[in-house]
Amino acid sequence: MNQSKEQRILNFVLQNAVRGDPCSVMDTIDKYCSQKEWAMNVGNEKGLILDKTVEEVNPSVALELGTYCGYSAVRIARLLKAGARLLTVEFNPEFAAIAKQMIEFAGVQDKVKLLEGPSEEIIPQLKKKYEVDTLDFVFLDHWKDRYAPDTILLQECNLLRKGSVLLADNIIVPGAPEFLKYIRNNPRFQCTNYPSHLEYMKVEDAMEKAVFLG
Ligand SMILES: CCNc1ncnc2c1ncn2[C@@H]1O[C@H](/C=C/CNC(=O)c2cc(-c3ccc(F)cc3)cc(O)c2O)[C@@H](O)[C@H]1O
Ligand SMILES: [Mg+2]
Repeated sequence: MNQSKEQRILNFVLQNAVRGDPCSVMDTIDKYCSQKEWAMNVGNEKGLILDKTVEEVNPSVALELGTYCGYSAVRIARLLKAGARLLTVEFNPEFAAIAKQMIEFAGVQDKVKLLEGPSEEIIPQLKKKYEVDTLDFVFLDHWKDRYAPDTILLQECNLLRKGSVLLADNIIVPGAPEFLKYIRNNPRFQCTNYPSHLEYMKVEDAMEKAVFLG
């Protein structure tokens, strides 16, 4: 049975990146996806916005919605302080298996917990089953029509506190219009837009940061 694109990306990393070196894993994925096969990793340009936001927040507990191949999980985890952790949610078993191997190869597995299942089921379990009090940082990069409902669900589950930071990918392409409408008209969020480009392309894209005001 021929391989999936995601399997080809993982194999390229296993054969070309340096084990235990997160930057080498990120660079190798970026090399493959810019030169051989495009894939929906956040990439290096928007990745720098992600880095700066994670460094600014310096989260103890971070959540990612939409692990895919694990590129942004590696990117976020490499910046976490000792004892901090990233919970990343992925409901496609094939992608979850690939991401798990990617995270382990990068050597960040002690900081990352990959939760396999749909976000709408996992989010209500975070407090009791995964011992989360509140989330310091949330990276939204899953189905774009789920950004708004999941942001509402995070609030309903009391997972946000004053100062919690949400960062959403793909505000322009593919776009998340319902999320933008929701978050920018909501007095409980302070929003900032970060213009950038679609990963590996000259197409415009943007990220949106939303700070929960409590
Ligand atoms: C059902 C909602 N809950 C979910 N719970 C857990 N995991 C979920 C969920 N949704 C989606 N996922 C997973 O997240 C990932 C989905 C990401 C969706 N992302 C995109 O569609 C996307 C698409 C593009 C893009 C841009 C331009 C194009 F021409 C074509 C594609 C660029 C991006 O950066 C993207 O993030 C997959 O791994 C999927 O299995
Ligand atoms: Mg994306």
